[in-house]
Amino acid sequence: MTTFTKGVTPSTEKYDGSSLRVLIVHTRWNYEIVEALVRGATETMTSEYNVKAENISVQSVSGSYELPFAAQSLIKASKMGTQWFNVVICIGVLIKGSTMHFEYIAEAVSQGIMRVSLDSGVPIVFGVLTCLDDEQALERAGLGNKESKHNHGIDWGRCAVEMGVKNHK
Ligand SMILES: O=c1[nH]c(NC[C@H](O)[C@H](O)[C@H](O)CO)c([N+](=O)[O-])c(=O)[nH]1
Repeated sequence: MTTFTKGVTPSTEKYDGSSLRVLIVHTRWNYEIVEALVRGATETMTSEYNVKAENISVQSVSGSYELPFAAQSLIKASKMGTQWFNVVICIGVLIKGSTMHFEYIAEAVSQGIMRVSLDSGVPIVFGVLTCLDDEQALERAGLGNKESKHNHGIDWGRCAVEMGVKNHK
């Protein structure tokens, strides 16, 4: 059986993030999991790519459904000022319940984030976990009990620096 590297292979480029301005918008739903993802992204950007902590703005919203609007309004507000963002990371955790709520939110949020990114010209990293149970969410924030646990926030931080540097005008 052929084996392959599951998940993203980091770029070999040594991106310099020292002049990047990053916005992280995260939810307060499933907060302990979200907090671990935010930490993974932030620590990766500062330690691996020299992004300055003072250049990372962090804002929170109630739930994932609010992420696209918050990203849109914060990008718009920043463009009015001198400091606008090179890249945005939207972070949330959706966990399937016993109704269809999960499906509707997941679809709306992914479409909404893509639309805001293309309309604004600012890359937005899709950092919303869409999990079928608690264990899946914990694992993907590096908090589970399984060996396979991995904090996806790390991948999102790397992706943000790559997209931010490429978008840096
Ligand atoms: O971020 C989440 N929001 C959730 N719902 C709230 C939603 O995102 C909005 O905040 C709410 O509908 C108000 O607009 C979730 N669930 O319902 O399960 C969830 O798992 N994660």
